[in-house]
Amino acid sequence: MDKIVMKGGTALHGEVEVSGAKNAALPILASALLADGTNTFRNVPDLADVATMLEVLRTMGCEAARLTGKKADTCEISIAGDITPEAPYELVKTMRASVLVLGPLVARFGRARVSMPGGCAIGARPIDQHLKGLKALGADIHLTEGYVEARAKQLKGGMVNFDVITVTGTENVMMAAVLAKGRTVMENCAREPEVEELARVLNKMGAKVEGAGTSVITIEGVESLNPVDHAILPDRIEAGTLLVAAAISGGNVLVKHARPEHLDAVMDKLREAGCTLTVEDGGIRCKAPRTLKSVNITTTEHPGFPTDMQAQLMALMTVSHGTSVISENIFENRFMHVPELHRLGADITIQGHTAVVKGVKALSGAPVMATDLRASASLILAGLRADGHTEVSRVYHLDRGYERLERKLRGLGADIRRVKERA
Ligand SMILES: CC(=O)N[C@H]1[C@@H](OP(=O)(O)OP(=O)(O)OC[C@H]2O[C@@H](n3ccc(=O)[nH]c3=O)[C@H](O)[C@@H]2O)O[C@H](CO)[C@@H](O)[C@@H]1O
Ligand SMILES: C=C(OP(=O)(O)O)C(=O)O
Repeated sequence: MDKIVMKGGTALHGEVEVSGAKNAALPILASALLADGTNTFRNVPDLADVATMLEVLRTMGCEAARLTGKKADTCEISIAGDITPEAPYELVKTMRASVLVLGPLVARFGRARVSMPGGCAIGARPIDQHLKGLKALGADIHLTEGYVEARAKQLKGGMVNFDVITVTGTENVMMAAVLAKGRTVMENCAREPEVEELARVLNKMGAKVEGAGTSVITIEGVESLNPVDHAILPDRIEAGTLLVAAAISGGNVLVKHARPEHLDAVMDKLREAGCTLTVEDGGIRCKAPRTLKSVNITTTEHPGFPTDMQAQLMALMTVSHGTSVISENIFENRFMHVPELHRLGADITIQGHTAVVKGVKALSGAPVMATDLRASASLILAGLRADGHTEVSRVYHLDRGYERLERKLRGLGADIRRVKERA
């Protein structure tokens, strides 16, 4: 097992590039099941979760591989022969997003058997809304032995009104509806840029999806789809994490490929905290102030402040002047980083789904443990600022969603490296 070993105190300077978005790549790779022929996806981040999705597709009988050399950012996926429309527990348990194959499988092959994902460190994470949507399109759904079994000879367009706004739920039902007979209207949809990006890919394949990026998506089903060549959009959460790295270290960094239109809520909070943010050619620059100010944060669905940036902003608030109130409204257990931030000297009190962070003068390096993906980013950010050495273990969480983060930070001057931990 690897760990990250770092020494805080260096202000980061320079330029860094954002990779492709994990949360766009995962549904888009699953969408390859909808078309025959070879799908080519570029700017696909090299992440453990992407490797898992490729493995899920291979297990079902697809050819799915990352190219090498200069094309190492490219994945090619094609359906080679018969498909076994099943996603096994062994893979789904390592990555919840594997459930994204459910919609495409039932739409294209008339049946799917996918392990129920269950919860994870950040919360319960049910998929009832995915199933409600598929049922509205005529799928027969059964839960047996920990698996969802879905069947439909031919899905039919229908009316889906989500009770809860769900990102992967919207994506799953959208991928089913593109091959359903007739018109589907989905209401109360997630408006995240990754949903819009998936719709862009589906439309390139020949689907008729309108309204993605708003809360109502309308889909006219088509008989078949064609393979595509598509470059995945940049990762707004990685971009946000790098902007916070500049801010917390007292630095000045240009985050290249960061898209301001996807980062409004995060940029607003960083400005409120005193950072100077400028949109430059092809990216966003963050210049830290002399003294950071505390700001309050409430996570909500896009375009609100993203839950996937809550842990990182909390790290920033631990060293900001004043008191910050952070409310987590999406996941019930997304404060796992708090006890670890305490180990670095942070002053944080949790009251239900709210954390009250009192800024301290200094953090002090310590061994800490990553508990989930964004928690690990938060600990690394705190480690950039902490006096002395910080060691972050269980970085397999980090590797799910960040492409070589320690290398990117080292390129900006951070004293950080990855070492092999003895088993
Ligand atoms: C691979 C991917 O894109 N993951 C993102 C996606 O996760 P994911 O799509 O799993 O998260 P959801 O948007 O579905 O969850 C939002 C809320 O809805 C609830 N819910 C969800 C589905 C359902 O059927 N029933 C239900 O009650 C959840 O418990 C949660 O409280 O969106 C989250 C919220 O922006 C992000 O943190 C994740 O990074
Ligand atoms: C929670 C996340 O991912 P997932 O939905 O795959 O667990 C995340 O990207 O922060």
